[in-house]
Amino acid sequence: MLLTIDCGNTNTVFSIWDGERFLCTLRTSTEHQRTADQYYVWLSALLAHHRIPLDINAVIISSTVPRVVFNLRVLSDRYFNTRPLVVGRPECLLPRMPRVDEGTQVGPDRLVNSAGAFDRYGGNLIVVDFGTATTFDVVAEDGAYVGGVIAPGVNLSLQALHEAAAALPHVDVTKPQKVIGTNTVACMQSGVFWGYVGLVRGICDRIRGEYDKPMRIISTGGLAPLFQQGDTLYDEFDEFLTIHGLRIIHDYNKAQGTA
Ligand SMILES: Nc1ncnc2c1ncn2[C@@H]1O[C@H](COP(=O)(O)OP(=O)(O)O)[C@@H](O)[C@H]1O
Ligand SMILES: CC(C)(COP(=O)(O)O)[C@@H](O)C(=O)NCCC(=O)O
Ligand SMILES: [K+]
Repeated sequence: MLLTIDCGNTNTVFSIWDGERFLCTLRTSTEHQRTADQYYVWLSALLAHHRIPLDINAVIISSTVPRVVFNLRVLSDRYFNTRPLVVGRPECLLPRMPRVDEGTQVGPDRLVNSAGAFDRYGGNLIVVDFGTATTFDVVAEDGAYVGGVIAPGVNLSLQALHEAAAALPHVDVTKPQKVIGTNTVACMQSGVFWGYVGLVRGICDRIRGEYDKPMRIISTGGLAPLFQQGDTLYDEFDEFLTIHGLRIIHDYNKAQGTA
């Protein structure tokens, strides 16, 4: 079975692919201090709970946090006796190479999202991923990542307001009843919710204006459906886009003899 690991700046998602489907998806916070042994204890307990055998013979990792890769490599070597594929490393091939400025280290999550989205939806896409940062990835007709946009994430924006202004509390994002807030929390929620609806719509419109063909918009990330309630922002929401992309890249490397 294949273990896919998608490590973001906030959370790390482990999924198990049995050759036909993903059997489970497990989430833990991203902490670079966590050791291979700690990962293994956590993973084996949860797999036992889900009655999934631990016979992993392949591992693929995408990490936006370079420091965590070391311990995930040790996990893979020590407990599964396999060398992991690490997206973004030269030995991990991509179905399409990104076309960006020389020397740019594209976030591996964006390369993975592009590969997953191209496989599912074809080319000429905007992929919007609501993570720690909100990223917009442009996927060309041939499936290559050709650039995009990085915006501050939703929770990061709320946290920044709280940290920078003494009188502003910590609040969670939600769709407010009205635009005009009549208390502090409602005002903050309105600013972030409607501000974000405008941000997503505005950026997608401008990308479409710069791109020479019609594009579809695919969204992913737990917060994506919330913003669709404010306006029709995307054509599809795909919760499993990143793990699908990891599997596609793994299969590609297997076919090429590099995995
Ligand atoms: N379904 C959800 N509802 C509310 N908040 C969510 C949901 N999913 C993720 N988040 C929050 O969104 C932020 C980004 O999470 P995540 O997508 O895991 O980021 P990353 O991939 O960068 O680690 C985090 O603060 C997380 O707690
Ligand atoms: C933009 C990101 C921080 C998003 O990461 P995430 O929100 O998934 O943790 C990540 O893709 C990254 O570190 N990118 C490197 C720069 C780039 O993609 O051009
Ligand atoms: K992510």
